[in-house]
This record gives sequence, C-alpha cells and structure tokens, in this order.
Amino acid sequence: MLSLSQNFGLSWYIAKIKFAIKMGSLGDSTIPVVDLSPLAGKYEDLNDAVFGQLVEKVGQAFNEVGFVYIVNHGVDMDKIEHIHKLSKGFFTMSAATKNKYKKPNAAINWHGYSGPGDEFLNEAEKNSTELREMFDAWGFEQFDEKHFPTEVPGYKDAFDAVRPECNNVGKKLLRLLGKYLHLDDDELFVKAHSFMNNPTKIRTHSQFRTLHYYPMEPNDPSIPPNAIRCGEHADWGTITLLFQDMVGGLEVKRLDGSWIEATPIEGSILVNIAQLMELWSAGIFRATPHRVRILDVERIRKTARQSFIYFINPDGDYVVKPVVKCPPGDEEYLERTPIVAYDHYLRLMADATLRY
Ligand SMILES: O=C(O)CCC(=O)C(=O)O
Ligand SMILES: [Fe+2]
Repeated sequence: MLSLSQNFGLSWYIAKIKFAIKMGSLGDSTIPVVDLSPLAGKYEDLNDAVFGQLVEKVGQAFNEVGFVYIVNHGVDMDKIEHIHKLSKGFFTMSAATKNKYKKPNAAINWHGYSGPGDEFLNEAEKNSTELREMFDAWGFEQFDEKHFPTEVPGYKDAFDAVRPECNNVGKKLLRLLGKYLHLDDDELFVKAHSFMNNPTKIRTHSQFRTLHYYPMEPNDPSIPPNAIRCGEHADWGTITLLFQDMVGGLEVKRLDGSWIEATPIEGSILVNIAQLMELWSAGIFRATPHRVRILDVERIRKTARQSFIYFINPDGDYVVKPVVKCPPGDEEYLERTPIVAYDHYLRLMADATLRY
C-alpha cells in the first residue's frame, strides 16, 4: 500500500520548496483572520458582488499558508459549546462504556469511538505515541440513535443541530475557492458536495469528529518524551472546519519545515485545506501538515484538550482531478491518477489503523 507521504507529502514538499525558492519566498508565517460578515445570511441568497475582496484574501491565505481563522461565520457557538459539554460527558465515562461504541473494524467502519492507540495520523512514524480518543460521526444519514451513546442523551441531535450552519459556511468557502481559481462554473466544488443541499443523499462522506486529548498524570514516566497528542498529517478531504477549545497545542508546518502555533481565538473557526482540494486546485491551495503537541506546561498541570471538527469531504463517488492548469513546478499533479473520493478515504483509513 502506498503510504500517505509517498502519495502526497514528500513529493508535494519537494515541488513546493523548489517553487518557493524559485519565487524567493518560503510562504507567509502567520494564519490570517478573515471576517466573513459580508457573506452573512443563507448561501442561496448571496449574490456575486458580496464575495468581492474576500475571494483574494481567502484564496491567497489558502495558497500561502493553507489555514485561515474565520470570524462572524454564522455558526452558533453555543451549539458548539453544547457539543463540547456532551463530549466531555462521554469521554469521562469508563473505558467499558466507551468501548460499547467502538468502531467494529476501524479500517472499514468509520463511525463510532476510537480509543487511545487505535488510529495514528503521524505519516512518517507509525509507532509514535499519540494520546487521544475520539468519537466520529461519519456518513450521517446511515446512522440513527442506536449508533450514538445512549448514556449521552441528545448527542446525535447536537450534531444535527450544527450541520445546517456548518454546511452554509462550508458552501460559502467552496464558492470563494471556485472564484479564486476562476472556474467556468464557480459552484463546481459546491456541486461535488451534493449532500449539503440534500442531507438524505447516500453518497455523503463528510464527517464530524469530537476529540478528547485526555489529561496526563503530572510527570508520568510512562509517557515518552516524543509523545504527541495528534501526529503530523494533512487532512484528507476538501476543507476542514476546526473548533478548538482555548487550551492550545495545535501547530502548522511552514514550507521551510518550521512550525507555527495555531493559537486559539475565541469564537473563530480555523479552516484548512485538505488533500483532495489540493489535488483539485493543482497545488494552488495547500493541504498543510499540522499536529497537536503536548505543551510543556501540560505535562505538569494535567489539562484535557477538546476539539470538534467538521471534515467536509466530496460525495463518495466523486472523481477528483485538477480543474485548473498546474502552476510552474506543480506539473506532478497532472501525473496523478484521478482519485475516487471514497477510495481515497478507504486507503487512508486503512493506513491510519495499521501499525508497522
Ligand atoms: O484537535 C485538533 O486541534 C486537530 C486535530 C486534527 O488535526 C485532526 O483530527 O485531523
Ligand atoms: Fe487534521
């Protein structure tokens, strides 16, 4: 099986660094904050004029850094708080209770609980120690109440409640990206996520994830010094909406290999580009690697970190290939075999659940 780094990471870096050196820049080092209030309201009610300067700002940020914070995005943060609260209730239950909801075979069943050590995102080092647990709601329409912990009443409803708002902002971002690339049809990306308009669609392959980076006993000697909360990886699908709490530890990799902190900003959503969007855009938008480090202070103060993520992925049967001309230095994108979105998730999930 191809590893992620063979397929995307390494070749991507070499091409990007060559290009950056040629252009005399190694990328911007800060993650911009973008105010989405000009796009307030329902996606369907927006007209072209309102996208205005936001197209350049957001597009450029995704080109240079691969990440932006968005504020005034229209997602009700009380609903996110509610999810964090319910998730905390679930994660602090006994292992026996949580394991009742474990993915039966995580390589092919993607909905449910994953405990410590079940999934590894670190592309380079599969035997790393990644200290986290999570509950995934993947393929919404296929799972009903019984697939959610009965010990946490209202858990499924809490996800369902934020989905329309997340889709609304997701569609706005996808349209912005289409406009930045000057696509003939700037709704192409929105159309490739048909579930956003029809939530009963069986092809849905987007995913909610609640993450719990459990607290460590102060100075626990069994935790190796190179342990990490979430290993270095690039996300898999189109774009990711990340709602992190205020604890911190998330870091984003610059083109020169150094890391910058994605400091939590109250009320914001941190949005990043994922691999299929990188391919679609022939590398114009960067699926930037990131990780969650254990801060030094965490080793002594015993703090949990929580995040909630909406991974926006194309419909499972969608075939992704570049829809723009490849910029100089990025011709390698044209040589890649077009990817059926579902096959891509399948391959990456098999990789994440395989220890070697
Ligand atoms: O928890 C976070 O802040 C990031 C987690 C992450 O990058 C992921 O699960 O893909
Ligand atoms: Fe990620």
